[in-house]
Amino acid sequence: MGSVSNGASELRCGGAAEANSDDHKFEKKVEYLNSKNEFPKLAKIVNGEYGYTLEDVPHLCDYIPHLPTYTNPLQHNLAYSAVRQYFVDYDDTVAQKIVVHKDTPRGTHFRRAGPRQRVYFESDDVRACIVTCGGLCPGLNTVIREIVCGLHHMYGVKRVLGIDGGYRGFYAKNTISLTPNSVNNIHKRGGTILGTSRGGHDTKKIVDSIQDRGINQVYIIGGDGTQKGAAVIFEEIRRRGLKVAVAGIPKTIDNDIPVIDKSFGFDSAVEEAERAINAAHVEATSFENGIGLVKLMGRYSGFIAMYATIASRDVDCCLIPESPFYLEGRGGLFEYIEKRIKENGHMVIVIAEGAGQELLTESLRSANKEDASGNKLLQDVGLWISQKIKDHFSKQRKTAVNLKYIDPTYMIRAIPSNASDNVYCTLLAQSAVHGAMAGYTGFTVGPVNGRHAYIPFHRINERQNKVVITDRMWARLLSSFLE
Ligand SMILES: Nc1ncnc2c1ncn2[C@@H]1O[C@H](COP(=O)(O)OP(=O)(O)OP(=O)(O)O)[C@@H](O)[C@H]1O
Ligand SMILES: O=P(O)(O)OC[C@H]1O[C@](O)(CO)[C@@H](O)[C@@H]1O
Ligand SMILES: [Mg+2]
Repeated sequence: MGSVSNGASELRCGGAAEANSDDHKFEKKVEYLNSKNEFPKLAKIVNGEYGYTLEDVPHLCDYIPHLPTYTNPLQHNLAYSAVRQYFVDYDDTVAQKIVVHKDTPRGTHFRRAGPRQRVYFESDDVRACIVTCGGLCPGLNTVIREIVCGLHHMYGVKRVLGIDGGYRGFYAKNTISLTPNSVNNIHKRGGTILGTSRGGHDTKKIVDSIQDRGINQVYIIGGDGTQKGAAVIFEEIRRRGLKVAVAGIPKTIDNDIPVIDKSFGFDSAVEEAERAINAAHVEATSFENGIGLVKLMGRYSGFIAMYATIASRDVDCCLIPESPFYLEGRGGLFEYIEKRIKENGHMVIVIAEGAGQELLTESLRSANKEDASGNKLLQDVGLWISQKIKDHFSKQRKTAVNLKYIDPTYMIRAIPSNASDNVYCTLLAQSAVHGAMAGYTGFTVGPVNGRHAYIPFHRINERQNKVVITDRMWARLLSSFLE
């Protein structure tokens, strides 16, 4: 069996109970980075042949030795019995980079998500909880539903608690009992039945509450801030030596979580954004020199604006935070609008809420205000730019424009998830449940090149996913304006 070394002591390796010496085709070397003596942040790196690296996730038996294991109850589940290879092999990993050359190293891998032969919890002993934090996103209720149903139907877990209103609900509110019956229809509704909030992350109080309530599986659904919060909760749980699995399910319509292919609810949000763009197009084409302007969400990342623009084919200009722009002079926005109006008689502009903020703050001299979670509060770029365009063209007197501003920002995130997001949410929830039951902890679950994987928190939290304007996707968008 493999061993984990933190420089000070030898501990059993996570998932070791199902591994035997033949299981490892690669050289096995597990290290803790940041290896100070006092509970360093876990980074389990396994190096293999030909430049293979596994960035593994923590396991309960990394810090609690000699944990008993149990047969996975799924072994006796009729629905899954026909699946030829239902259980995930201990060595299965998912490659981060899928395009490779003959001589390139095999690169970074993550542990494959899915059910294991042996589990670290007995069904009757599990007391799980679910919390949703941050902004709304289509699919939150589907994930809640599928965690409750997955635990119940696959693992026979009966006790699942909902935490009311985000992180602060752990210590400031009563819990909500969740059963397959109570969550049966919630995937058809937008929002989160548990409520959500920003701010209120008090690690000590949260972990005290987890300990006091006897909770041993914590499912945390939320965006980048939430996953950072989940990482500190995990660290504190590990410091206290508790047998509590912490699983993160990434949520954000902004699609700004790195490593994973995309976040749930993003497709649904783009679809809804399309409806606003259609309306803007209808308005723009119905009036002389019509301009339809749509503001979409995306604080630091312009993914919704970019995908909705590419999908629509009616958009002439897409402004996102990653691509700075200016208004006046050669190559400026006003010049482009004049040209487009002259050529087509109308135009549609999509702007992400985080675009051009540097222009705005300068002109409005706003203070750097933050929300309860420490996110920068943005000025309304949509209203600002509408006024600027109107002022410019009325001053100029050559072209009178008819501008219609549509702000569907909250509408696109408050809808229920579409069919494909519902399926995606189901897979995410089930992967999280399988991981926690198998004793993995301190992980976020998500698809990497189409395969669900367990990703260590630090990889999710080290950066934000942004539109790369030197990539092909942005070029596709630009080329659509030339058609
Ligand atoms: N660095 C951090 N450490 C601990 N907790 C954090 C941290 N950042 C944010 N949180 C907590 O996570 C929760 C959600 O954070 P935030 O409001 O930023 O939303 P989010 O999860 O990023 O979702 P989204 O941005 O998609 O709406 C809040 O309760 C906040 O207190
Ligand atoms: O108004 P709220 O609830 O703080 O949420 C606004 C933010 O939430 C998000 O939808 C998700 O982070 C952002 O796009 C947006 O800036
Ligand atoms: Mg965020």
